[in-house]
Order: sequence, then C-alpha cells, then structure tokens
Amino acid sequence: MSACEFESLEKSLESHLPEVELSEVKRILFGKDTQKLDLPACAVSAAAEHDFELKGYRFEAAQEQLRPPRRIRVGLIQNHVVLPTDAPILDQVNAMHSRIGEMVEVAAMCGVNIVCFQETWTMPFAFCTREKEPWTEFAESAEEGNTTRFCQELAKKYNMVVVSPILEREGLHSTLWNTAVVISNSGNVLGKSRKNHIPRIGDFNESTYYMEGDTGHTVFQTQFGNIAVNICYGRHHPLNWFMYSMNGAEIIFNPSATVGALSEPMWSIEARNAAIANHCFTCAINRVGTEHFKSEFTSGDGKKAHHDFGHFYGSSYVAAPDGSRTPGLSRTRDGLLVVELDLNLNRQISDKWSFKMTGRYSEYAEEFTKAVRHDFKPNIVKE
Ligand SMILES: NC(=O)NCCC(=O)O
Repeated sequence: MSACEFESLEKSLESHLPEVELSEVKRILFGKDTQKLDLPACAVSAAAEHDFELKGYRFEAAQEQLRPPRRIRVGLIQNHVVLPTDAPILDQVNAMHSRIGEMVEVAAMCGVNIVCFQETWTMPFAFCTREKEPWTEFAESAEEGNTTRFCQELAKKYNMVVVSPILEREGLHSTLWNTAVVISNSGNVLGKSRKNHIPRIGDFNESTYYMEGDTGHTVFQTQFGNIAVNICYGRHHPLNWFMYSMNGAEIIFNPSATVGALSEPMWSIEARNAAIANHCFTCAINRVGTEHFKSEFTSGDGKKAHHDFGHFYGSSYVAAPDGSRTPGLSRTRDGLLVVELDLNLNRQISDKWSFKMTGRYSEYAEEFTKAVRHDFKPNIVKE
C-alpha cells in the first residue's frame, strides 16, 4: 500500500483494534472523547453529491453559574486543486472559487459561524518550482482582489466570518506576502494576518516569492470570539502561538500546506500542544492531493528532478485546551470538518491548569533580552 492510499490513522485503529482496547487507545492518543455532531440531512446529501467528506464533532464545557455558554461552530475546509496546474490562471482561480462556494454552502447548512480555508487556497502550491511565472500572477490585493470580493459575498450571504488565506500583492510596492484575509460576518474586511515565518526546508522555497509578514500577532474580535491566524510553518514556533494567545486569541487557525514525507509525525502534535499550552482552541488545516507541475524541478539533494511536491495529506483537525482533539479529516479526500465548541472551556482549563497564570513572563523577557545580544554568554555552570 502506498502512503497516498492510506486513508487515516483513526480508520486503521477502528478496523484493527478490539472495541475495549480501542476506547483506551483513543483516550490516551486523542484525549476525552469528542461527541459526534448531528448534521442536517440536506448537508450530508449535498456533501455526498459534491464528493467531499463531511464530519462533525462537539467539545463540551461545564455549565457555569454566572456565564452563559459561548457555543459557536467552526468549519475547516481542505481540498485538492480543481484544474491541472497548467490551465489558464483565471480558470484555475474560478474553479477554486466554485469548489469552495459549494463547500461553504454546506458549512452554512451546518450552522458554521467561522470558516477557514487552506493556505494560499486559490492556487497550486507552486513554490517548489522556483519559477516566478506564472505563479506570481495568482497574487491579489487582500482588500480589493476578486477572491476577497468573492469571500465578502459568502460572509454576507451566510452570516459567517471567513478566513481566506491567499497570496497577497500589496499595491504600493508590489510586495508579495502570504496572507490570511479575515472577513467579518458583516462582509467587511476586518484585517489581515501575514505569514511571519517562512520555511527554508525541502521544496518549500517560499522565501523566493514573498516576505516575512509584518502584521505582528494580530487578534481579530468577531461576533463569534477572538480569532488569530498562524499560517503553516509558524506552527513549529511555540512562541508564535503564544504571542497570539497573549493578545487574547480564543481560537487560532493554522491554514497549512505540508507533505507527508516531511511533517506528518509532527502534524498531530504541534497545534494540539499549542491548544494545551495557551488555553485556547486551535484549528489545523492542510491541503490534500498531489499537484503536478509541467517543468521538472530538483530538491537540491542530488536526487533526480521531478514534477511534484509529494502528497499533501489533509488530516485537518481541531484541538481543545483540555488536550482533547477531534479525529482528522481524510488523508486523501476533500473535506469539511464542522466543530462546535464552547469558548468557556478556555477559562475553565486556565483555572484548572493555570499555565498562563504560572508562566514567568517577566523572567523570560529579561533572559530573552540578554540572549539576543551579541555579547550573550549562556548561563552554564561548569566544574
Ligand atoms: N507551507 C509551509 O510553510 N510548509 C512548510 C512545511 C511545514 O511546515 O510542514
């Protein structure tokens, strides 16, 4: 069986483990069981008709005496590119718009309040090629581009916050960025969050295309909670998650594009650990499929030139501050994951574990200040 055909870890455990053992294995691997959400029949049949996986789960929080529950629903969308990567740019973008449009319609049927798409969702992940043309032509204005206009219509129509990660071209100096545009459920552009760590690994040649983001660790206050966007490679940096949380993020989205051979063993750990450490919810979204490029490229490792990046393994999931997580979406299919969460859980877990309260921030800050100086001497006691 090739890695690409392997459907999911959860399916494999379910089909091979005896029931009693399965529940213990799941408890240890995934934390407290997440209940399945009942999704409307019209959504289930629309997902089947449009050939994508639809899954729904719920995280519970305790009922409090003074605060009403703050239950909201997030939708995570993972998908293949629709057209071949050498189709005309506009056709590719339009095909992605119509695919995402049909998936968001199903999200609306499921009562989703905030939807997030995968990293640079309107285009193939062409940064492996190191060619500028035609890929830079996918870049659009975050405020005025066609994709933002399209998402504004979705946001208004479905009363949904839309997180739309695109390749951004900033007008004034034509600077390119990897940017998540956050559109309020009113349809207004609330702001944008630019990818602030650029990978320098394998075929992720992204520094050739766009700059390290300059939007800091912005948090967006929406009707459905305070949200932030930590784009892809930023998930390897615990301090990156931490800073969004310091600014008050209750849910941090991590739209990504990553391949199995490189990061799959880390995938299920990093966003989940961030949810635990920062008393918040995290939403990890990865694209799916293998994208073929017309021109061959090498990986600078002495191996033969090739036409694809490898398999993007999907497996999008949501993690909660109590360490539990939903099962992942498929490794091979387009999918929509609908998750209901009660934001009250964040403070409840903070009161229980108190990581934020017990963190020694001023002490770390002092030591950091020293550690970044040229004359820094590590604090090591030697015999
Ligand atoms: N898109 C992106 O930043 N990928 C880098 C590889 C990874 O973080 O797994």
